[in-house]
Amino acid sequence: MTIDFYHMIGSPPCSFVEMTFAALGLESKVKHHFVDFLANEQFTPEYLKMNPQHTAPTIVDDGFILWESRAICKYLVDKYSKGNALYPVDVQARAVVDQRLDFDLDTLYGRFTEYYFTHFFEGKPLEESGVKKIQEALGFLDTFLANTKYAAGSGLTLADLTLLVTVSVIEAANVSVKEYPNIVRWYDLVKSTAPKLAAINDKYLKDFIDFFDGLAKK
Ligand SMILES: N[C@@H](CCC(=O)N[C@@H](CS)C(=O)NCC(=O)O)C(=O)O
Repeated sequence: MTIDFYHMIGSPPCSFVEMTFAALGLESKVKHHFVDFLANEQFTPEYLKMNPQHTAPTIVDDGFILWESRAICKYLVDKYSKGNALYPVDVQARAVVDQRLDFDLDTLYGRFTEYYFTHFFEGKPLEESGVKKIQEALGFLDTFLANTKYAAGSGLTLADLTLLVTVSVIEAANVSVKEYPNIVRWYDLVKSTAPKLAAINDKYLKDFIDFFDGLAKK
């Protein structure tokens, strides 16, 4: 059994999926396919046939094709480790994880991409108003974390993994998180709870930083 994993260099959502593979002990089943988006490899007819939205991460699991990192990670837990606390089966516990995942997609990471990626890929200026929106979202996360040890309750879940990725790229873009005491406490906690997963993210983060440093010098 092989899970084909289409990934891009330094990609935050690919980091989240790669961490989930490791958290579930699936590494030996994963076949990596590097997609060079600078060479437009996501626009080849073969790739578009598989994923018309031309994004990575995309997985193909025994013929089943799926993209969108959060959907992929939820699928992986349900398919390969049903009942795993990373994505709880209890309806309300799961709903809180889903809320945090959606908060990340739409608000925290969403605002970050609007600020950072539109600058590098669409030539828009790095606006102070964009930083303010990210800071507001960090404030929301800090408030959530005032009431829970981890992002969605008393234990590590998929929400912690995606939020770890997002907070790390926000810091890499020189938006400080030090002013948010609950985020600082949680960030250290997640890294010490899951050092192997944090190391995977560090590798992606290094590539992310190198990539954008390279673009900034152009
Ligand atoms: N919401 C998606 C975002 C996927 C995404 O935009 N990935 C980027 C790489 S980080 C990509 O594929 N860019 C190339 C393109 O859109 O053509 C997810 O979480 O998987």
